[in-house]
Amino acid sequence: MTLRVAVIGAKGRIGSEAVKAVEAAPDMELVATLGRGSRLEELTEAGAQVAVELTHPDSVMGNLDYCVHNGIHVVTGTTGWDDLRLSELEGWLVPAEATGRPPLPVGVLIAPNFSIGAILGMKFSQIAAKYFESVEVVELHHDRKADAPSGTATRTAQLIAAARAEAGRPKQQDPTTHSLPGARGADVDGVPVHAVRLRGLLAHQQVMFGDTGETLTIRHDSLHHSSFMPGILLGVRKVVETPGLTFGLEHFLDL
Ligand SMILES: NC(=O)C1=CN([C@@H]2O[C@H](COP(=O)(O)OP(=O)(O)OC[C@H]3O[C@@H](n4cnc5c(N)ncnc54)[C@H](O)[C@@H]3O)[C@@H](O)[C@H]2O)C=CC1
Ligand SMILES: O=C(O)C1=N[C@H](C(=O)O)C[C@H](O)C1
Repeated sequence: MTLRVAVIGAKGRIGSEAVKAVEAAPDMELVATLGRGSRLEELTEAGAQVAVELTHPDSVMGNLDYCVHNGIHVVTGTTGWDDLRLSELEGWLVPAEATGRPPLPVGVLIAPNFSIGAILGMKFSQIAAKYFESVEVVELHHDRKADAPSGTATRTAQLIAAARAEAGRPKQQDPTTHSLPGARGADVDGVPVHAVRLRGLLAHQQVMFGDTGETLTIRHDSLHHSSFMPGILLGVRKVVETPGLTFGLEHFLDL
């Protein structure tokens, strides 16, 4: 069966690459490309089954609202997710029992990162987390990125913090008593996350673990937006058969 796919954010850095990937996929047809100012009704008019949403943290909720309520599955890599947004989205996907309506049979995949290397880096960090006293995350991105820290770094830090807590490790202590604001990075569930923005970079992350007499660094580099395309195409193929919210492409991989 050929999947009818639309791309929202089609002129952006990753969106324009996604347009090419969908066009080249033998089992997909690109039926619509939307940019800022486009009407969301173009999705339904084109008969899109899946929308690949790659826009901006300020735009993603409106786009998902339209798709979910019009029966269009979504694969989104847009950043800016927090508990409030996730619970609002889940409320759309599974309406409260009081409404008497059945859950919408729509699938939504939110992928903090589509690249297999980045997903493995997160998994390896999750495994390492309980064995080391100290951990810091450094993410490095291009100089046009709107959000900091990155969605990937935030997710990585959350996974590390959860793994430490599960192993009974207390939150790590920060001995700093004198510092400039921001010098120790953002605190994500007790894990310091540092964000570098530099022209020439694309998307990079290193997770640094340390304990007595040793360190372990888990580093990943996305050198081109093509690194995200196999993950996006896999997400499109899987989301149509996975109703509800899936957070993280790892759930569609045999990890
Ligand atoms: N999950 C992943 O693997 C990846 C996620 N991203 C994320 O994807 C998002 C986009 O990143 P970039 O392509 O670098 O940004 P970009 O700024 O190059 O592209 C975003 C595009 O979306 C358009 N746009 C904004 N609001 C819109 C709306 N309401 N409707 C339609 N189009 C709209 C903009 O005009 C722009 O063309 C960011 O949140 C970024 O962090 C980026 C790369 C990989
Ligand atoms: O903006 C980007 O470029 C990227 N955004 C995602 C993030 O914030 O984690 C994924 C990847 O790092 C590229």
